[in-house]
Order: sequence, then C-alpha cells, then structure tokens
Amino acid sequence: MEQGQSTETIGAIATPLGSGGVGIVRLSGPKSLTVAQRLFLSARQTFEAFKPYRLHHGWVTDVHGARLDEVLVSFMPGPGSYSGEDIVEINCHGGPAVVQAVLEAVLECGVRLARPGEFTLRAYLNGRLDLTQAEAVAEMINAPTASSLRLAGSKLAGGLGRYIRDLRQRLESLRVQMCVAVDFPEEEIECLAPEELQAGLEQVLVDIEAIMANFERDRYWRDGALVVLAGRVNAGKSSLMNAILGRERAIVTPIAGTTRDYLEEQVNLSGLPVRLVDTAGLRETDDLVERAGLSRSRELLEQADLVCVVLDSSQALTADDRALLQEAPNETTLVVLNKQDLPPHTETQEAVAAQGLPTVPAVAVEADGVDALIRAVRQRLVGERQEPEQGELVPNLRQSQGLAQAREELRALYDECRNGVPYDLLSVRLETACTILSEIIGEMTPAAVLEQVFGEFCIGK
Ligand SMILES: Nc1nc2c(c(=O)[nH]1)N(C=O)[C@@H](CNc1ccc(C(=O)N[C@@H](CCC(=O)O)C(=O)O)cc1)CN2
Ligand SMILES: Nc1nc2c(ncn2[C@@H]2O[C@H](COP(=O)(O)OP(=O)(O)OP(=O)(O)O)[C@@H](O)[C@H]2O)c(=O)[nH]1
Ligand SMILES: [Mg+2]
Repeated sequence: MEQGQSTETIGAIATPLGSGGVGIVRLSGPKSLTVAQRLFLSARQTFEAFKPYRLHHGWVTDVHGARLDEVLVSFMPGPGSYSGEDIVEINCHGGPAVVQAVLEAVLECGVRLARPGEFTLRAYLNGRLDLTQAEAVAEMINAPTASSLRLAGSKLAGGLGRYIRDLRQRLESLRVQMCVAVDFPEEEIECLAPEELQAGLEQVLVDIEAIMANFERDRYWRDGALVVLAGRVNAGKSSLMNAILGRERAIVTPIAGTTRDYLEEQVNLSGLPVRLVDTAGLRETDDLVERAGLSRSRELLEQADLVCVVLDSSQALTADDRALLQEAPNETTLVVLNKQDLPPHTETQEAVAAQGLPTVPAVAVEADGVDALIRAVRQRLVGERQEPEQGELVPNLRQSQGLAQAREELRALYDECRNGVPYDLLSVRLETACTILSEIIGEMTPAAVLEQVFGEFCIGK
C-alpha cells in the first residue's frame, strides 16, 4: 500500500451502476484538472477556467473531441478536498453506458482506474480522516437502517477517534509520571506511587470496558442480525417469511419439501436491521438437490444470531422436530408454534413447554401473530434496548479487537504493578498499550491492516 503523496491520478465511477438521475465519474490526483480541461467543452463562450466549487455546464468529449454527454463538472482543489488532492467530478446522465464511456475517455488520458476505497485511502493518507473515520465512510454507505446510519455518522464526525486518542493521552501522561524516562533522571519531579498508577489504569480500563460494551450491545443495530427460520417440512416457514416481509416472496404449497434452497431477505424490524433466511424443511431425503439445500440450511443455523424453530402445533412432534429442539441453544432460539387456527396437539404443546424455550404462537397464513413474533425476535436479540442514540460510539470488530488487546495489556500491567514489578518493565507494557491504541486510529497501522480495511470498500469511494 502506498504511503504519502501519490503521484498517480485515479478515476472511477462514483455512483451505483444502473439507471439513475445522475451518474458521477470522479478523478483524484495531480492530473485531474488537465484531464478535465482536455475533455470538457464549455457551453459558455466566456469560459476560461474551472472555478473551484462551482458547477460548469458543457459537454464531455472523448479524446478525439467527439461529444459523449451533456454534463456538469466541478473542480475541488487539494489539499482542501475530500481526498486532499485535486478532485474533478463529472456529473453525467445516470446510465451505465454513459458513465462507462466517460470513464473510458478519462482512462485514455493517463488516469488509472481507482482501486476499492482508494479515494478514501488517499483522504486517510493525506491526514483528512483518521482510520476510524475512513471505516465510518464504509459503514455509512452500507448502513441498512436509520439507526446504523446515525452510529456511522458519529464515527465519521470523529467521535471514536477522539475517545481513543484521549485514552492514549492519559496512558502517556501516566508513563511520563512514572519517571523512568532517561531524559530527566536528575530532575526533582514527584513520581507516581504504585497506588496512583493503579488508580489511573483502573480509570482507563473502565472507559475501555464501557465502549467495548457498546460493541457487544449495539452490534446488531449496526451490522444487523442473522435470523434463520428452521423446522421440518410443511411447518409454515415460508408462510412466516412472507408474513414478516409483507409480500409473497417465498413459494408456499401444501407439498412437503417446497423450499429446497434457502432464501434471504433484508428486513427492517422497527429499526433493527435483520437478514431473514427461510430454509429447506428438515427431513430425510434421497433427493440430491434437497440434500444440498439442507446442508446449506445447517450451515446457516450455525451462523445464526437467532434461530426461529417453526413447529406445526396441530401435529405430533416428529423426530426432526425433537432433534432440532434438543440441539437448540437456549440463548439463540425462539420457538414459533404455528397453525394455531387448527386444533392443537396437546402432546406437542407439553413437549415444547418442557423444553423451557421461549415460544410465540402464530397463524402464518393469516399473518396473525406476526407483530408478536417481531416483538419476540427483537426481545431475543436486543432485549428492552431501544435504538442507539445519536452520538453513541460503537466500535466495529477490528476496533473492538484492538481495544481488547489494549485491555489485556493494561490488566497484566496492573497485576504486575501490584506484584512490585519495577517501573522500567511496566513502562514497556504501557508503551505497547499506547501503540495498540494508535493502530486503532490509524497512526502506525501496519500496511496489511490498511489493505484489509480499504479492500472492503466499493470502487469509487
Ligand atoms: N458530489 C459529491 N458528493 C458527496 C461527496 C463527494 O465527494 N462528491 N462526498 C464524499 O464522500 C460526501 C461529502 N463529503 C465531502 C467532504 C469534504 C469535501 C471538501 O471538499 N471539503 C473541503 C472544502 C469544504 C468547503 O469549502 O466547505 C475542506 O474540508 O477543506 C467535499 C465532500 C458526500 N457527498
Ligand atoms: N392452517 C394453517 N396452515 C398453514 C399455516 N401456515 C402454513 N400453512 C400451510 O402449510 C403448508 C406449508 O406451508 P409452507 O409455508 O410452505 O411450509 P414450509 O415450512 O415452508 O415447508 P417446506 O418449504 O416444505 O419446508 C401450506 O399449505 C400452508 O398454506 C397456518 O398457520 N395455518
Ligand atoms: Mg418453505
């Protein structure tokens, strides 16, 4: 991964590939302005130069001067631009062929196609964003709901970076006060007593714990949860899927084994983003397709944040039902007693009650009980917790793992301090903890980590 001022000019389509009102081709780097001058024909006779932060109306041409599209072009000079470099944006008509043609013209002018996330990578390398803000850009683009968008917004505003920088500063100041620095051996400064060092560490640990708790508690609000509908054939899983979605997404028939591959849809359960999956019904089968579908279902069951075990409450439990209930981990299971419109099978009700798993009744075909089911799903995933507030700081997985590392280092340090380990050894640990925190915000972050972070972006961002 390159460091420092880049010399290559990069270009990409910044809008989704499809038909839309407007499509944007974006350039960043030293050649942006000359490329724009070469490919732009102004609609005004008096046009002289691309005044920054203005829209210039005209045509974009290919390298031979043939008009490609009527456009609006803007120029944002570095270092005060999104990437910190000269940026040009060509606003074309939003059709895939139009933007592709404009991109090709740009690439013929010695511009290189941008890699995923490269505009934002440059913004980061040029000090316009710290790493947590760069990650927030991706979180914002991928945010499935209003609340995940708010969380990304706080991070993009720099809240998490500031929080972590403050933790690091406090550790650094403790380190100075340990007076092991060889710089001032003679100076008469009051050195920190072990108890004071421990107290300082404790406070930092409390604040690390607090923000890590947000990761655990709010991760479903940010990333969404995987909810899998499982159960034997004909229990009503697909009917339930349709009822929750409010449309006929899955095929429903009285034939056992209707769903053979899994179906996945994104739903917003009153603000909670959920990937909802309908699976192939469990049963012994010789059908190759169905068996392949079943093995996919099992994989999904293992990944699920919540499994809704759908039972036909009017029928006796089958061996498959029992096996599923038996294997179901208590924390991640919700039993749906479907077909409540039919006469209940008392043994089934009793057997389920004996398992002690939370249950909800439903009549999937009439979409009855769906509201209660949605409430129960939310309850299982996030309890009584409401949507996170504006300004709440929720680390992502990478950030949370960094915080966990720093916490381990500080805990070890704390214990060593209590056991009378000398300050010069403790000081080394403290430095390690500071380095870990620096990596989270993107100071001294290894190239491999950067590659991973930016590799997950889309092209044009
Ligand atoms: N057309 C377009 N829309 C976009 C973006 C973009 O790059 N292009 N953005 C990109 O993701 C977001 C906006 N983010 C931006 C952040 C900083 C600057 C910028 O030029 N900042 C300068 C000057 C600000 C000013 O004069 O007000 C600066 O901060 O110094 C531009 C966009 C969302 N919408
Ligand atoms: N009476 C009644 N019938 C239901 C209910 N829910 C589903 N059914 C019926 O049960 C049959 C099977 O429903 P599906 O939703 O296809 O069941 P499934 O669990 O997806 O079945 P497979 O895809 O085969 O695993 C259909 O004929 C539905 O109309 C219900 O609440 N009450
Ligand atoms: Mg089905």
